[in-house]
Amino acid sequence: MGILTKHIAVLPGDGIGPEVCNEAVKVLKAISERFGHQFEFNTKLMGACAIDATGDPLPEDTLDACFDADAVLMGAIGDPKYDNNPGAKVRPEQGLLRLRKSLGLFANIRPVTAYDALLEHSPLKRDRVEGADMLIFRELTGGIYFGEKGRTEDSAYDHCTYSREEIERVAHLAFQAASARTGKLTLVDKANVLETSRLWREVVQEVAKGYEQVKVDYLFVDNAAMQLILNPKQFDVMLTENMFGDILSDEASVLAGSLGLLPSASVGERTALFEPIHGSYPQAKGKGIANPIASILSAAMLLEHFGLQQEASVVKDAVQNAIDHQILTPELNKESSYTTEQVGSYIAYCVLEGAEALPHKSNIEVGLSTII
Ligand SMILES: NC(=O)C1=CN([C@@H]2O[C@H](COP(=O)(O)OP(=O)(O)OC[C@H]3O[C@@H](n4cnc5c(N)ncnc54)[C@H](O)[C@@H]3O)[C@@H](O)[C@H]2O)C=CC1
Ligand SMILES: CC(C)CC(=O)C(=O)O
Ligand SMILES: [Mg+2]
Repeated sequence: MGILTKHIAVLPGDGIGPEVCNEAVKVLKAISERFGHQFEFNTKLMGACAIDATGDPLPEDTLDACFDADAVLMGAIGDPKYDNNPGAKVRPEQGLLRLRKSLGLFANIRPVTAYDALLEHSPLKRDRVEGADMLIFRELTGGIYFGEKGRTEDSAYDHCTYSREEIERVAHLAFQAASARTGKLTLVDKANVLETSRLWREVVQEVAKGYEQVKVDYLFVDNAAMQLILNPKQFDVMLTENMFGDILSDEASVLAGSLGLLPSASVGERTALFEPIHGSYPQAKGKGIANPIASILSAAMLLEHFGLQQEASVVKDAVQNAIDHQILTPELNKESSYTTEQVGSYIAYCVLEGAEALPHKSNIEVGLSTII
């Protein structure tokens, strides 16, 4: 792959979103410095900050910038002033859902890796978790989050609907991923109760006929939630609908060590979007304690999307180096922790110099204070 010029729309959002997004941009700048690519960043408002500025959580100007970009890098959105006000007519989350729908981002891919160096502090038993590595395919533009909603004084409803086509398109992507991995796919649903889940099973059984090399398992979501903690190594590719995938992936982050470690890629019909799976963690805003790794690994997924496999590997190696040397935010290392900015700088320095440059203490200190 030669030198590339790419336009990236950046939506930092609310809470810790801008802090973690900043570190991901820092790492992308280190990649462009080392490999010569031109990344042009176009930063726009989305979420509560956009409501404050314009009244709209997804202003037209932001959506246009996303349509025009080669990729979108997002932080996180959400603010307690809306979470604690059930009657609010406009909400930050509406902006995110509208963005996903407008870009046709029907597949959200969330890789989960148990990091060996973090298992010492894990609340889970080492022998259960060691080596766990899975890919969650969450359907992202259908289901209960997008169905008709309604409210009377004393009742409320959220409709869950899925079409055959919505299931088929995400299922094909999940089966392709399973074919390229260990050849195992688990469909998670609630087909004993939900009509939508029965349609999911029917469609997935049909799609499976085209992928004879893939072994398919079916699990009810309540059981899957338990199996994820009890026996996570049984999973390779997990395919599921929108809300189940949202919930199970937060749960799966315990296998990795923190919600601040899990990245995601959302792909579909138009520009792809890359964001950590976590939210705006408002309690941490401005404290420098948010883990930027989920955001940085989302940037690595963005590089893969551009076909820059080597560059993505350099970022992942740099993250691995930070984890191995315990250059971590406080939720992962209470005794001796680093700030969001230091972790990002260290990883950016590893990207620039090569991960192997850093094991010596003096280099670590230079890395922690590198500003790109
Ligand atoms: N994609 C998005 O922008 C999302 C937005 N949200 C919004 O975020 C706001 C807060 O929601 P919560 O339920 O509190 O979820 P959250 O994901 O923001 O935080 C939950 C907990 O996870 C941990 N955590 C999250 N990110 C972390 C990081 N980078 N480093 C270290 N620890 C981290 C913290 O312990 C935190 O209390 C809400 O307004 C919600 O709607 C929630 C999820 C996704
Ligand atoms: C607004 C929510 C649907 C966001 C969320 O929790 C997620 O995408 O993980
Ligand atoms: Mg979520």
